[in-house]
Amino acid sequence: MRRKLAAGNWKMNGLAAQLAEIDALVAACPAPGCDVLICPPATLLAPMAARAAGSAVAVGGQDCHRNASGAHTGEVSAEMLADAGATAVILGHSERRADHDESDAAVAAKTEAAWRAGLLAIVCVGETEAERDAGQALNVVSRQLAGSLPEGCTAANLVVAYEPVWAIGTGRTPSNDDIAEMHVHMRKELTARFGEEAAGMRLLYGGSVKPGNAAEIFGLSDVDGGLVGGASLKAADFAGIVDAAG
Ligand SMILES: O=C(CO)COP(=O)(O)O
Repeated sequence: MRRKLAAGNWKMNGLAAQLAEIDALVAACPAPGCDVLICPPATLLAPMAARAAGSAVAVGGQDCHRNASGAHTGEVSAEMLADAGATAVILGHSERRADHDESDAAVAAKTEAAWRAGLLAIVCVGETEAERDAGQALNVVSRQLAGSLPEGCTAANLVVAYEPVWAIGTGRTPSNDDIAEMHVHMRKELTARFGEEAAGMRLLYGGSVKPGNAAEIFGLSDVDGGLVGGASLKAADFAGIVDAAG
């Protein structure tokens, strides 16, 4: 039985004042029925981890460099994330693939870096609207999985997040049938490559998840929780999503 995961991605949002939301989330989720993770901007990682210490809320990064240290101005390594209290890191988000030209190979290298630092890697995949309209959604995701996942993926070190690019921040979501079809497809692809281990891997859906649609989406075949953007910024909203996953 896979334990569901409710993961929040704050993206480039959050100043110190918003740490109060973590106190509220910790208070609202004393014994959640799923794993709970918030990925704040790097500047808030250490103070957020300190506030969440001893609670059911874990914290994670939103990206990491492939190297552990060195002359890479402006970058943050997986080791630094772990040192700041992170236990997980989001990798290959479509915003990074688009804004920073991250290739599948770059995401695979970052995944190995995350493991080197002992972090859970949450690897994102998902098609654009043009690709879905062209009937290519399953193929695109297959290609991204093949290129972005290194050898050695296990249920303990990998989570895959399916985030259709056109559903992110738009209020639009695929149909339930389309979400289930993609998740079943991903499980099949992962099983072909990683064998029995794939049965335990968590597959998240992301893109306009809200308290009002979370329970329905999390109930679909092979959906093991969500990766949530906008609705993770307010503890009251995210607590509703945690409840839906639990
Ligand atoms: O990109 C996302 C999470 O990584 C989804 O964002 P929204 O939940 O704001 O659509």
